[in-house]
This record gives sequence, C-alpha cells and structure tokens, in this order.
Amino acid sequence: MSKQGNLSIHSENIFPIIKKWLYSDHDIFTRELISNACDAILKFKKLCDLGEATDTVGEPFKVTVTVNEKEKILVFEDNGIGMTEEEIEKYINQIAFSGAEDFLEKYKDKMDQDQIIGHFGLGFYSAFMVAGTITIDTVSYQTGTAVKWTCDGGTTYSISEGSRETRGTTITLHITEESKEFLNFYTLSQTIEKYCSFMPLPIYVVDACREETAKDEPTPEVNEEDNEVKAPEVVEPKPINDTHPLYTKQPNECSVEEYKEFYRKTFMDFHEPLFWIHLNMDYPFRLKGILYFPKLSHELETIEGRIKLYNNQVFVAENIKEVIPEFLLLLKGVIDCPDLPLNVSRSLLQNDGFVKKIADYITKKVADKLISLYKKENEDYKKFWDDIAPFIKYGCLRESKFYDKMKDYLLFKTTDDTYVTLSEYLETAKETHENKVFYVSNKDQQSQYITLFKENGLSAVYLEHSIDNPFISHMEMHNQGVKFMRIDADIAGALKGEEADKTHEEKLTGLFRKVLNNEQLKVSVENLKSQSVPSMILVSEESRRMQEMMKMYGMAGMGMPMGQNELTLVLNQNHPLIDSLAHKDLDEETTSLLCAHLYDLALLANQTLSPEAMHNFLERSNKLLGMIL
Ligand SMILES: Nc1ncnc2c1ncn2[C@@H]1O[C@H](COP(=O)(O)OP(=O)(O)OP(=O)(O)O)[C@@H](O)[C@H]1O
Repeated sequence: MSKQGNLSIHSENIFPIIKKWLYSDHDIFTRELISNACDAILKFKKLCDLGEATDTVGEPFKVTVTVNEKEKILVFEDNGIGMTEEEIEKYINQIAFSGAEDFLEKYKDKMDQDQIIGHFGLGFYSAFMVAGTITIDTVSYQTGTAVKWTCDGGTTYSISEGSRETRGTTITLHITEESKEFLNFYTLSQTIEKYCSFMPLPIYVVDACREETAKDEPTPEVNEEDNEVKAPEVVEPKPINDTHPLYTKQPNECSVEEYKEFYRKTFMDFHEPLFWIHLNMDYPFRLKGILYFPKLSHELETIEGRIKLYNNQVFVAENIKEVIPEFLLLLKGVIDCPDLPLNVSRSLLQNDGFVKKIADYITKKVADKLISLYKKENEDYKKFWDDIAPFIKYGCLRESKFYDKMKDYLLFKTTDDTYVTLSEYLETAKETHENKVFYVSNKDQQSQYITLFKENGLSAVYLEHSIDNPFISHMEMHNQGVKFMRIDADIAGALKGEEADKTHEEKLTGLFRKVLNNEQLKVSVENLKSQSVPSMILVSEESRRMQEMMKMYGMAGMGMPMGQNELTLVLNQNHPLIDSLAHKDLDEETTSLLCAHLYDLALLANQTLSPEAMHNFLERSNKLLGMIL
C-alpha cells in the first residue's frame, strides 16, 4: 500500500516553541521588526525604481520606534510597502512563510538578493517573546486602505479596518510585565544600537513620555529688557544608526580621520588604534570590514578584543570563533559577510567548510597587511612592534599558516634598543655565539648580565612577556639548531678571552665547596674579558625552563626544587680576587670571607637572596667594612 500526504503542524503546539526557544536573546525582536521595516521600505523603493509603484507620500524613508512607558507599548513604524489583507493572511498568519522570499522570487532577475534581510518567515513572531498583544496597522501601496491585525499571543487573530492614514506599517507591541526593561528608553536605544547601528535606512528612537512632557512645559517668557521671545532650542532628531558605515566604502575613499572616527564611535574606545586593515573582497565570497589593531597593554590577560559580525549591515553576533580565528579576537573590528550561512536565529552559524574559508581569508589578509607594513613602512612596523608582538606571537602559536607567513617578519627588540629579525640576530651572533639567541626575561633582575654583554659588544633580545615562554619553545621547534638561552644561562664567546687556564679549577672548587658547605657546587674557571666581575652565576636553561613549566601548570613542588645544583659559579681568573684565591695561601678566615662573599655577590646579581642568606651577607659586609679601618 502506498500513500502520500502533507504533514501538518498544530500551531498551538509549535507557537510556544517559536516564542520561547527560537531565539536565544529576547532583545532580538528589535532587530527582527526593524529589519522587516527596512525590507518593506527597500521593496517599495525597488518597485518605484521599476516603475511599478509611485511614491505619493513623498516623505523621507525611515523607521521610527516609539517607546511609551506609561502605556507600556512599543511602536515600530515604517513608510514602506505596507500589506494588503491578503498579504497579512499569507505572510503573517502563515508562520514560516516569508514574504521576503516571495518578493525575491518574483524579482529575482531585477534585484540584488542581499538587499532584503528576511528569509525564514519567522522573525515577526519573535515579538511575542516580549509582548502580550500585538497589533499591525498597515496600508499597502496597492490599496491605500488600512487593515488592522490583532493577536494576543494565542493561536487566534482578528482582522478589522485599520486607522493608519498613509502607506506603511505600524506595529504596536503591548509589552509584558517580565519584559518591561524594554520600556526604558535607554535600554531600548542601546539594544537597537547593538543590532541595527549599520542598517541601511535611518532609524529614529523616540521617547513618547519625554515628548509629552516637553509639550506641557510653559511657553517661553518675553524678556522685558530686549522685548525678545527666546525660542526654545529645536533639536533635530538624529537617526540612531549609520546607514553608510565606513567599511562599505572603497578603501581609497576613506581618510585616516574617518577610520579613527569610525573606531571611536563603534568601540567607544578613545585610544587611537595603531593601524587597521580594510577588508574588501567579492570573490569567492563577499566580505567587507575593518580590523583595528588597538594599542595593547602589556599583559595578554587584559587584552579584550571585539569583532562584530554583520550580515548585510545587520548585526549577527560578536566574536564568533568559527568565522574569526581565535587569535584575531584580540583585535577590534567589524566584518560584514552577506554570504554567511546563518541559521534562523542568525546568532549561530551553520558550520561548514565555507566558514573556515572566511577565517582563512581573514588570517591571510592580516598577515599580508603586517608584511606590507614591514616592507613599506618598516619604521612604523618597528614602532608598533611592542604593542603588536603579543598578538602576533599568539597568532603564530595558534595558527601554523599564520606563522608560516609571518616567520620572517617577527622582530626581536635587542638590548641595544634596535629591532631585528631572527636571521639578522643570528648573523651578528655568528662569530661569538653561533645559533644561540641570548634573551632577557627580566630587565631589572638581569641588569648585571646586560651590562656585561654591552661592555663586550654583545646584544641579547628582550623576551619578557608571558607569551614569550611558549613562543621561545615554538621558535626552537621551527628553527632547527637554534637555541634560546637566557642571558644568565651561558657565557657567550665574546665575553671570554683566550682559553681559560684550568690548573687551579680543582683548588678553587674545593675552597668554595668547603666554605659553602656544599659538595655538589659546580664551579667553572673562565677567562672573562671583563676585569670588573670576579664571579657570576649561570643558571641551567633546561632546568629553569622545566621549573617554570611546572610552576605554570601548578605543579611546583612536585619536582625537585630549583636547587643550587642547577647553578654554576663562574670564577673569572682575570680578577685579582680570584687570582689571589688561586695563587696565594690565604688564611682561613680571609678565604672563608672571600668565598662566601663572592658567591653571595654572584647570587645577588642573579636573584634575590633567601632571608637567611641575606642576613649572613649583611653581617659579613659590615665586618668587611670594619676591616677597612
Ligand atoms: N513592516 C512590514 N511591512 C510589510 N510587510 C511586512 C512587515 N513586517 C512583516 N512583513 C511581511 O511578513 C513576512 C513575515 O515576516 P517575518 O519577520 O516573520 O519573516 P521574514 O522577515 O520573511 O523572515 P525572517 O524570519 O528571516 O525574518 C515578511 O516576509 C513580510 O512579507
């Protein structure tokens, strides 16, 4: 037996689902009603262009939202195409039947499909999330007579004669008690700004109660002296939105000031952005937008990016990870992509390969811009580097494609205050410390080592940000043979003179081990060029990194604590104190004082002393001072 039939839906069951669950955010009803109003106007304009309708009203096209807190109503008004009774029956009474789709189908060869926002035929019903009763009072361009539709949120409606006089539609929402927040003028304005700030037609938000109060105010008095009536200042109402946002223009039509102004207005950020990227493509998908690099603060945690996503000037959502690669979320910007595969609620995307392509495109564009800046405006690139470095490094860690493009344009700030690429650094280091990059992780703590480096014509690079730890490992992984060493981890060739004379190393090791009561102490005699440093501490790079990693993962204390064994005491055979220790037979007290003090001084230049060590150090220092006299 075979049979065919139509599935049917019981509106009393499906209606509550649409009202409650279709849209995640209740405030979305503003976007839905305003986009319907814009659609209605755009459709009418199209018909006028095609000669199928005439604008007999002649007033500027606009959408007005009026809030009346006293009467608990919101009114959405447009002077668009309007609806006939049949159209109400068709598009409003039939849930999920879109007049927008119908219109597009009819005029598919004559208009750009993206001009119309509606798609699914459900948006209007989102208004029942906040309203009990809704009325539509509408005059179609075709009939000129008003039709009124009323529904209290149940599954029945009534249609009667309306009272609207001119073409267009007035939709009145009687706001429920739970949603009364939308009756607040500021909340409403903010919501509309959020969703509609770039919609293509002017939108006005009016506070009916305030207008009324203004009307009731006494008429201005005559100023006796000059016999003049002071007219009240007339404030021209301004639309809440920008119908031609900057990103819709061609990049060569936009001035620097306009970019900055757009940034200020859109993100309410009064710090100047460093620079920006104007995205503009038509193929293989359409995408426009501007991405701004904000001036970053130094800790990654405090960077708060915002990328707003639009679909044909209608706000979709913020910081959508599928479209915008995660590392780019540190930027601020707007992206408008009419080809986004949106689902009904529009805040979610139907995740498919296409979305990934958009993300790849954006990543590529950002890298291209940075590279062009490096090549064409190298001085600026260097100037911005400190600010953009955390963002770029984060991008390199997260996206291998981004790293591949950027790898030759990553800069390192040196202790000579210059900015160099890795290959430039390695080139200069060839003679003295081939394939080793010395870095400073804390300028203050490692200042002694920096001085030593400078005295010997060497330079190290600053890698002080929290992102630098993983970044260093990443760089080592991708640059075979290159080793990053903290400035106190090893002695660079240029610090050393000729081969050290190790004949006294054993004696000196013995002396220090005995005085410090540490049989494991590692001592190395070196021939340092500098004569001002008798002793210094080197910290094993591997153990230190291991230690830091454990700390990061909250495992400190589980492994061996960073003991004295990870340290090597370097003694400079060129220094008279070390020379005396090696060659003379000093008495026990002098030897003990010297060894303990040289060790503490070396430690002090590297790290802070423990309270006990500090106490001993101070006591000994005072004793030594006393010996001068
Ligand atoms: N202000 C209006 N003026 C004229 N027609 C309207 C207006 N509001 C709604 N309509 C008609 O009602 C239809 C249904 O609207 P609804 O918002 O439910 O869906 P949609 O806009 O077509 O699609 P979507 O669910 O994607 O928003 C519209 O397509 C349009 O034909």
